[in-house]
Amino acid sequence: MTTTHLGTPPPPTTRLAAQARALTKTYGAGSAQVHALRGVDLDLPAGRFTAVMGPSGSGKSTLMHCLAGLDVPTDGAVAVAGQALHAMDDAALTRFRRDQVGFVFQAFNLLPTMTAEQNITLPAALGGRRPDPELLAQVVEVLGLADRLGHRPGELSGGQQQRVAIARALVGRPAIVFADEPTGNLDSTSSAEVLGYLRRSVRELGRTVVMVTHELEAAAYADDVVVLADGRVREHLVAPDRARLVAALAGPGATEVVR
Ligand SMILES: Nc1ncnc2c1ncn2[C@@H]1O[C@H](COP(=O)(O)OP(=O)(O)OP(=O)(O)O)[C@@H](O)[C@H]1O
Repeated sequence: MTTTHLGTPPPPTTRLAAQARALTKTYGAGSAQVHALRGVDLDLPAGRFTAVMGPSGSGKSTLMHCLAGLDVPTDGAVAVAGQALHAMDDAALTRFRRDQVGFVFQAFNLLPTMTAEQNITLPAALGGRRPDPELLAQVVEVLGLADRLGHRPGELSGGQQQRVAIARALVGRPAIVFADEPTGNLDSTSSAEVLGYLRRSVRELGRTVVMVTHELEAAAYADDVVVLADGRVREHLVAPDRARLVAALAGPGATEVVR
């Protein structure tokens, strides 16, 4: 793995949002065995927007699920916000996901009968808590949802629905937000808008966002890009420019340039 410093250097950070060491995930057994992750070492700094890219089957979703405590690694270690996941039993993992992790999926997963505001505050309500009103107001403002709070999902555009889902993920003040192809269901205008808001969440609210994406245009909104290939980290690019990212995705020895 190489680390490349291009473009604007990031501010120095000592805090890590997530860390993986020799992370291995093998599915199945015998001839049906699949090595989804083959020893991933990764440090994800807090307060940055990181995209995870790589070919289909390279292990992006598996990595995200292991970091989020949704899947259990076969071997190796994961720590999020300084907490070691392998030491947790099921109840502790459930609490960890509730308190430390926010999720944004390709399908917005909003409840159709609830208003935007009720959807945003639902996870807290289910946990018997009220979200911090100041944080709620700040998140709503940063995501441009102030005049949409009383609307139901059916009365919102796709981009607005995804912004509600992002607000829901942020309002619990998670240590890290995982976004799995968050613009996969959106047209290019709404995608640009949602990606811009995700970036604002990092810049203005100081959150940490990790986004799996296939799209170069989406990755361009991120600060850093982790490129996976065949279950390993091929490169962890810090603030790459487009040419560097394209070269990393094409891989060593590639003769064709990805456009
Ligand atoms: N539950 C599972 N059982 C068996 N094999 C699995 C399972 N989940 C993933 N795999 C395999 O592990 C490998 C990595 O899958 P993963 O979904 O992490 O890749 P990906 O990079 O996210 O792919 P894509 O871009 O197509 O979503 C693939 O070969 C996949 O078929």
